[in-house]
Amino acid sequence: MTVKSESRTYLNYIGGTWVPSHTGEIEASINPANRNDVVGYIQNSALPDLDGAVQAASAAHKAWKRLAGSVRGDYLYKAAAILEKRLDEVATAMTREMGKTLPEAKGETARGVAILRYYAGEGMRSVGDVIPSTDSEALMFTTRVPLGVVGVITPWNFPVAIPLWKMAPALIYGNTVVIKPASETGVTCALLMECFEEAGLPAGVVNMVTGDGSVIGRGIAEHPGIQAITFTGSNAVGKTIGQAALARGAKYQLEMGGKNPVVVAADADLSLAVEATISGGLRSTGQKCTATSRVIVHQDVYEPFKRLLLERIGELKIGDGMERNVWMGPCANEKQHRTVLAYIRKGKEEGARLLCGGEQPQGSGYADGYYVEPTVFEEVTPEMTIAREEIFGPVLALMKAESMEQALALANDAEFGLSASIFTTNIGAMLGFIQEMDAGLVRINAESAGVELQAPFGGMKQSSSHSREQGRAAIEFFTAVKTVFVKS
Ligand SMILES: NC(=O)C1=CN([C@@H]2O[C@H](COP(=O)(O)OP(=O)(O)OC[C@H]3O[C@@H](n4cnc5c(N)ncnc54)[C@H](O)[C@@H]3O)[C@@H](O)[C@H]2O)C=CC1
Ligand SMILES: O=C(O)CCC(=O)C(=O)O
Repeated sequence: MTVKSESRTYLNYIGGTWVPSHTGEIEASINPANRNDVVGYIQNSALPDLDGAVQAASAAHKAWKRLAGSVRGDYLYKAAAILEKRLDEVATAMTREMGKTLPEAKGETARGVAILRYYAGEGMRSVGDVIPSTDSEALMFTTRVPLGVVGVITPWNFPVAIPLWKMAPALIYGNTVVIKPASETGVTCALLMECFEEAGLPAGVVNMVTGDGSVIGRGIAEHPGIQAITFTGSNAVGKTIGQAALARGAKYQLEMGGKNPVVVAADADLSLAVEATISGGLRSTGQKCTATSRVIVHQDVYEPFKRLLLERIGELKIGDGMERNVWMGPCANEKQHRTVLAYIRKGKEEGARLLCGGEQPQGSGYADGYYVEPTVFEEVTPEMTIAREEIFGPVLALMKAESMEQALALANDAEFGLSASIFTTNIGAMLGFIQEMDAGLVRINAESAGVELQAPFGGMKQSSSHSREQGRAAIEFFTAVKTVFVKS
């Protein structure tokens, strides 16, 4: 049992200063690889703290939106350089707070740097069109204006990438921000705020308030001083945020769950499909909204695929993500650990056949962490809970298909529609999948997870509020279009 001694207390970041919560309460951010390791303490805030942050963001908005886009971009370039310099420190905090392996955390932090740079460049790109007017002497064009104060509510699974892919576009288009990160990763978010502070962003342009989702998150959804809310997290919470925002006429954007399928056709490159299933399903301990969850395999290659999959999974090393050679870390927190184990129990009770895993691994290195073995079920039928609900853990459900038509029907038989992939060498099967698959991300011969920051990201069906994040698509959410008609 190693317990780190330095446990810094992180304050809220409001109006350019670090301030304690009015409550005087703090809460520990725990390392899921070793629950005795306190990564840091964050503020357990109350509504007056949120009010202060919204006031600071409102006060800063007028001057921020008047800056040239290129000037706002310069601040983001500076923040990117600082984050890059502090990459190891931020990645280490991430691994200790939520358990993903250090190489994954470093990769995500580098992605955060790239996101900041991408949106910094947006400050120099066009924001509208000239539209021919029916009046030949008039000039008609569109421009875009910021929304005001944007509330950002983020989960723990991508503690750098998700906050940045929401905050960077919000900022570059002239909005100011109040962020409430998941408490599990409040320390990592505080480090991001330090990068913005060091970059010299004017006071109040970015603000962070940590605390309970049902208090601060809900407070953001209901706050009259917040004009738009962008959220990533569970379906249940997302829906309540959407309802609260709609009720008061605020703009909202929700990115929620997935139940992502991979289809393996009879002509697939099986070793490629196996590697992608493992990476897509088990990296980050399956805690990605894009994670592969259902594996639908053509009956002709089912047995060799299964054999290879189990063989490769048997080689994966589970442990503390800070340790070299560890491939998969723990679940991010106690609640998630309980949830995953409950889904595994449900799978067994409902008659799925457990092929491997299913337990907390045994041994002294695992006793204090929230570990779950990589788990594979077969004989999973579409009505079983593990085929329908998002598990957010290292659990794969194998389903056998007699034909590609049946495989596609199974793939589409879900209330979510975020990401889906197919492994095939047949161009007709690829095109059919692209056409027929109800998912916001369709991937051919590639794993279901993994998004590129310059491309639109979002889901169909229950996976999102039907908007798109990232890339140039972000401009649609973070700005309003103004149509201008000019006549001399
Ligand atoms: N789409 C995704 O990337 C994610 C999906 N999830 C799903 O959600 C499940 C539960 O994970 P949680 O951490 O409990 O997710 P969650 O949806 O409760 O938390 C996400 C964010 O919302 C905040 N929040 C919680 N209750 C709120 C409320 N009433 N109003 C406003 N904000 C609120 C949280 O504090 C956090 O910042 C996971 O098992 C997984 O299935 C979780 C995290 C990310
Ligand atoms: O797959 C990715 O890189 C992003 C996944 C994601 O957005 C999420 O899990 O919330």
